Amino acid sequence: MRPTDRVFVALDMPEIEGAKAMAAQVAGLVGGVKLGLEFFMAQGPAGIRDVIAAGDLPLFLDLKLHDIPNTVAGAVRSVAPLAPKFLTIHAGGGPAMIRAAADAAREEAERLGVPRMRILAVTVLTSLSDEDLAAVGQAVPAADQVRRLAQVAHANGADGIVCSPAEVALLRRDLPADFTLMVPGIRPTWAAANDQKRVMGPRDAVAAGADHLVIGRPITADADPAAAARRIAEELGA
Ligand SMILES: O=C(O)c1cc(=O)[nH]c(=O)n1[C@@H]1O[C@H](COP(=O)(O)O)[C@@H](O)[C@H]1O
Repeated sequence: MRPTDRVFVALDMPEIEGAKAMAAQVAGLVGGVKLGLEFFMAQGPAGIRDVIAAGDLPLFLDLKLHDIPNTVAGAVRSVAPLAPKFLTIHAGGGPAMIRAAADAAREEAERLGVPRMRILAVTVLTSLSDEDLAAVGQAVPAADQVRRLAQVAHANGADGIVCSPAEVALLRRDLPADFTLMVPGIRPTWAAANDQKRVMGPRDAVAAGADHLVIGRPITADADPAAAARRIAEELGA
């Protein structure tokens, strides 16, 4: 994989023109775009199609689905025509929900004749600390909870997980090489942490075993997003 292919830029914004302009600025410097809840709630599937058609970059659709298995399977079928490369669900939805998402992704891709989306299970959000976990009744270190959820995700047909860079090295030892580790919470030394708590620089995250890096504000909030994306690509060895 080329260093630039590792990076998915998070287009966390509500407007189509803004998302398209940002995608155009970083094209060639990143491997794909991530469109998530902020954009999807405002623009829906039609907006997603619009951005993708304009930029021709692989799509990571980050909807973090979390519901009963039947409902999640239906949601997966509903977004299958968008043919995202990756789609997120929450690992905390449990074994049957993860299995339902993976089965729906496979079956619907076959039915529609489109490439199968890869299901990524979000483990413990990178904005949560051990204290935050304790506050919601999960009084175990974040790394232990991530490891547990990663095993559940793998055992039930997910193609990979989303985790913080802090857990990557540990997980890489347990999981097969083709199980995708998608890693947000990436902060170059020159960028602000914002609301992220379990963070690491891009080069260190890849060295630890991350397959892909999700990077939003260090690129999109920079006065010169293309320069920021180029700087990150260079840090990754491009
Ligand atoms: O699923 C995700 O992508 C995700 C999971 C997670 O645990 N933490 C996390 O930050 N993300 C997403 O990754 C992106 C990070 O953006 P920045 O903090 O601006 O780099 C956001 O779009 C988040 O929604």
